[in-house]
Amino acid sequence: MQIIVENIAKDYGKKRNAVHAIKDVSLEVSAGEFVGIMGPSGAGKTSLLDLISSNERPDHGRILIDGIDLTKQHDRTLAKYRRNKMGFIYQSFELLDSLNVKENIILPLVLNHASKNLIEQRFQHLNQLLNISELADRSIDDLSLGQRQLIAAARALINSPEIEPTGSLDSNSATILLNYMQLINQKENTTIMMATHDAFTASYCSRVVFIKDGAIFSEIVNSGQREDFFEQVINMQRTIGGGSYFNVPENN
Ligand SMILES: Nc1ncnc2c1ncn2[C@@H]1O[C@H](COP(=O)(O)OP(=O)(O)OP(=O)(O)O)[C@@H](O)[C@H]1O
Repeated sequence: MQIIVENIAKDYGKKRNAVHAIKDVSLEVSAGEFVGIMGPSGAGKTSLLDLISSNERPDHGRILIDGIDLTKQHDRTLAKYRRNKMGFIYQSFELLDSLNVKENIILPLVLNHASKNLIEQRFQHLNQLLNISELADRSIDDLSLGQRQLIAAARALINSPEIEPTGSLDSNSATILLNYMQLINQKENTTIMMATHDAFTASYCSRVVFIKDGAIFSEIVNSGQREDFFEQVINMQRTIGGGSYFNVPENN
């Protein structure tokens, strides 16, 4: 999936109280890239991902996904697009206790009325990729935290979609999950965009885009040495500074 963001802007609230969450952002993400979005608290990371995932509509600009202009689509088309093309990993994982592991993983396909054959095929593929077949019949309650993250990742990936993990993970589980994400990114050519505050997490990305005050500040590309890239990310975080932790509307 190729993502082209052209001059998008997004305000929240009205007039004097408006927050200019995204001011003017243009960005290109090629199919198969693993892009980290970093920046101080309130910089606009979540807003940017909300716009790309079509949870929000931009006030200006265009977002092209594989050449299709999201801003021109109806809500119903966007909902379908989100279900089919996007995967999300949230901090709480949102796994359903009433379903077992396999049922949780295949849920997006079941909701989409996919055929039994397709469901089985995708499920077996993920089993192989993530090495989770022995967990299939287990109940969610019996899983460790790391295993829950893995299952949440598998569910997010069952459509072979894009991933947006949000929230912080404990470092051990994060490492496991990041390794899987990197593996899937490389093996499946899945496009991944991930917002994070954490330089270690970001060091798994192929590129990190830094945003500040709703605009792109800079970006760095991973040359392949994760330790070096980690240092570069830390340095850029220092350069960009802590930013505003409190939201003061402009033009007040
Ligand atoms: N629904 C909303 N209504 C009003 N303001 C909002 C809304 N969503 C985000 N904002 C504001 O837009 C700005 C950007 O927020 P956003 O959540 O995108 O930042 P972020 O970089 O993800 O921050 P953090 O790292 O703290 O999660 C902030 O000033 C935030 O308060």
